[in-house]
Amino acid sequence: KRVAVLISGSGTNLQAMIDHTKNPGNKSAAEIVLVISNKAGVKGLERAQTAGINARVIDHKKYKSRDEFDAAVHEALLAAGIEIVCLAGFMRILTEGFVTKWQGKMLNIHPSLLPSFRGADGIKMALEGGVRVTGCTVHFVAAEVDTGAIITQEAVPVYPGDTEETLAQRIHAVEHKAFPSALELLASERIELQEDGKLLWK
Ligand SMILES: Nc1nc2ccc(CNc3ccc(C(=O)NCCCC(=O)O)cc3)cc2c(=O)[nH]1
Repeated sequence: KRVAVLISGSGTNLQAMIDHTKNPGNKSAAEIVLVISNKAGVKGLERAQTAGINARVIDHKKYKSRDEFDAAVHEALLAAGIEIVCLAGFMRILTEGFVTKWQGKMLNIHPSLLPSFRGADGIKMALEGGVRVTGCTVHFVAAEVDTGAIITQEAVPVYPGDTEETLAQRIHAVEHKAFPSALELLASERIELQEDGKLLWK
C-alpha cells in the first residue's frame, strides 16, 4: 500500500515508520512514498529526503481557509496515488470533509491512553492528572479530534519525579513500536473501519 505521512515537526514517528517499512525482514505491506509538512524547515523533511522519499511543504498560512489548505493536501495525496495517510505529530485539525474522504484510511498516534487526555497536550495532562499508567494510542482519524476507533495501545508507567521530558521519552519509545504495527495491520488488510465507526478484525 502507498502511504503518505503528514508531519509538522521533527518526525521521530516518521523515522520509526521509515525504518520499519524499509527493513526487508519485516516484509512490510506498506511503502512510504510521500511526506507532507505544513511547516518548512522541520527535521522530518530532512529524514524523508535522507530516506529518498518525496517530501514537500504545504504551508497552511498560504491558504485563505482550512478547506482550501485541506483541498491542497488532498490533491497532493491523490496525485501520488496514496492509499493510507498517517498523521505523525501533525498539528493542524483537519476538516470534516477531508476526514470523510479518508475515512478508514487515515491513522493518528496520540501520546495518551485514549479516551483519557484528548487534545493537544496528552502528556502534560497525564502528569497533572497524577495517573500511574499512561501510554500511546493509534486510532483511525474521525472528525471529532482523538475520538476515532482505537487500533493499538501501549502502556508505560509514570514514575514519581517524572517530568514532561522523561515521560515523553518513555512514551515515544513505545510509540515507535505501536505506530508501525498499526500501519501494518491496516496495510495488510487485517483491520477495517466499519460503517458504524467500530473496528473490524478480519
Ligand atoms: N479531524 C481531525 N483532525 C485531526 C488532526 C490532527 C490530529 C492529531 N492530533 C491533534 C490533536 C489536537 C490538536 C490541537 O488541538 N491543535 C491546536 C489547534 C491547531 C489548529 O488550529 O488546527 C492538533 C492535533 C488529530 C485529528 C483528529 O482526530 N481529527
